[in-house]
Amino acid sequence: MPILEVTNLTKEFGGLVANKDISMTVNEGSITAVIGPNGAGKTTFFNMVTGVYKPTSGDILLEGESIVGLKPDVVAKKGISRTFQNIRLFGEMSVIENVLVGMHNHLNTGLLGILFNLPSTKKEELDAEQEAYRLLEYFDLAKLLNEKAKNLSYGAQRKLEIARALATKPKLILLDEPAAGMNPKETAELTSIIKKMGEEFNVSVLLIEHDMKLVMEISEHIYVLDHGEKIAEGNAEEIRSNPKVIEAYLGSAAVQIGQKE
Ligand SMILES: Nc1ncnc2c1ncn2[C@@H]1O[C@H](COP(=O)(O)OP(=O)(O)OP(=O)(O)O)[C@@H](O)[C@H]1O
Repeated sequence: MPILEVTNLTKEFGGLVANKDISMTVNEGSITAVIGPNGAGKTTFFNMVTGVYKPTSGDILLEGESIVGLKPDVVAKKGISRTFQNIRLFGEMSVIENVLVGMHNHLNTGLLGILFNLPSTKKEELDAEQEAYRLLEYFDLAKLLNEKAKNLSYGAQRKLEIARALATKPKLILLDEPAAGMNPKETAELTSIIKKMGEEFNVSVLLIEHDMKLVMEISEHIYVLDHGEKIAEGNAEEIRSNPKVIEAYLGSAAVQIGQKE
């Protein structure tokens, strides 16, 4: 069953067509990738799915229900969470606080509960802390839980961003270039983290990534965008050998294919 179904999605900025007639499906429990050269329209696509941009036309269904026109916070509450190309952590807050902030989305505690320190608030806080700890353990960040986020290595910050996005208990998580700036060892670790994430946290994954080794290793289905249009889709083998994709993207020097190791 599809968790996400997008049909004929178009986004125009003045005269520029950033996405043209894009249709794609993300199956429940799957890892799906969106690849393509810089400026192809990948982030614009994510921004539409998360409610940041309203599509010019087309539909976006989450579990069969249209989410077009909903504000980003409503989309998040419905179960789509994301990370960004540029890291957006609270640098002065600790690692675990960053995750707890992510959880705030689905905690029931109101302001009164916090002000009067009600027992139900305490219980909820404790549960949240335990859950946050479990997330940090999964990402191998538990030993850094009291460290300020800004003091973490770049690779660890990227992992913390994903942990925070998972803290909202999403049905679908969108990762925008999760391996950007990581060294090969960090990328390899991240690859296996994402691969197992679906089962561990009951989440479907849609990712944008330029590291083709990562993409080909873990994606069940891959969509290729170029100049705002979908030029191909298929599994890793089909995409790797597609002449259109090689010409538009895979043949270019900008693509990382894992030769750094
Ligand atoms: N808010 C905006 N206003 C005007 N043009 C925009 C806006 N957002 C994106 N664009 C344009 O839409 C096109 C697609 O950009 P987008 O950022 O979606 O590409 P991308 O595939 O994510 O690229 P990259 O891999 O570099 O992140 C670009 O030409 C970009 O300049």
